[in-house]
Amino acid sequence: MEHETLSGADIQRIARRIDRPLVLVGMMGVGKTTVGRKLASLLGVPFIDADEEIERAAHMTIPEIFAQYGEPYFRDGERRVIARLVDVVTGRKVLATGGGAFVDPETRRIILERAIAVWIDSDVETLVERVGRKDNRPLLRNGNPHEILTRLRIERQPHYCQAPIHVHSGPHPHAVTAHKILKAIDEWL
Ligand SMILES: Nc1ncnc2c1ncn2[C@@H]1O[C@H](COP(=O)(O)OP(=O)(O)O)[C@@H](O)[C@H]1O
Ligand SMILES: O=C(O)C1=C[C@@H](OP(=O)(O)O)[C@@H](O)[C@H](O)C1
Ligand SMILES: [Mg+2]
Repeated sequence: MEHETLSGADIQRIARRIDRPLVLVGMMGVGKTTVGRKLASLLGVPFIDADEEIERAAHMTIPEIFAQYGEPYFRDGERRVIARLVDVVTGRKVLATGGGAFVDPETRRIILERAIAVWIDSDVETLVERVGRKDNRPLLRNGNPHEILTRLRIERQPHYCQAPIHVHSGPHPHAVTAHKILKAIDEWL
């Protein structure tokens, strides 16, 4: 069955085999933050959201960082924060990145070297519906979200597809995507 739920014993078995951080990459609104939190709780490991860490380090929200300093400054901070978070010494955890993080060559290199990257993808209609729930994404403020997401998804696809694990997030609850990720990791390991 495609959406079969894993048993607790299966999840524990998979958890024991994971020895590196799991890093979720993919478009904004696809559900990296929501699915990542669920995945971490299933695995019993810490969850970290890179965007939250950037906001904490800067004492500013992401829209404020973009408005005051611009995107290149945000990307510099994002690169530093992710390099610190994807640290082998601190081991098992789930890290949700912001949608642009994996596009940066240095950030991508660090993630591919030290972590297990999981690309979550959806169709653009689903992304538009999900980003519509919050107005905290500066890249969507100056234009039509459908057009912007369509363009970014095409531009970013060649980078995202370098992640070794790909999971499609369709119109099912976020817990289903978390279980799909665990099954994909189990097959890949
Ligand atoms: N199946 C689903 N998987 C993930 N998120 C979903 C799902 N269905 C609805 N959502 C909603 O879509 C939004 C996804 O946003 P978020 O997790 O912040 O994505 P990202 O971190 O990738 O930008 C949240 O408001 C979440 O509640
Ligand atoms: O795609 C992007 O470039 C961005 C995605 C956002 O994170 P989410 O993917 O969690 O929405 C956040 O990092 C910032 O607004 C930029
Ligand atoms: Mg997020």
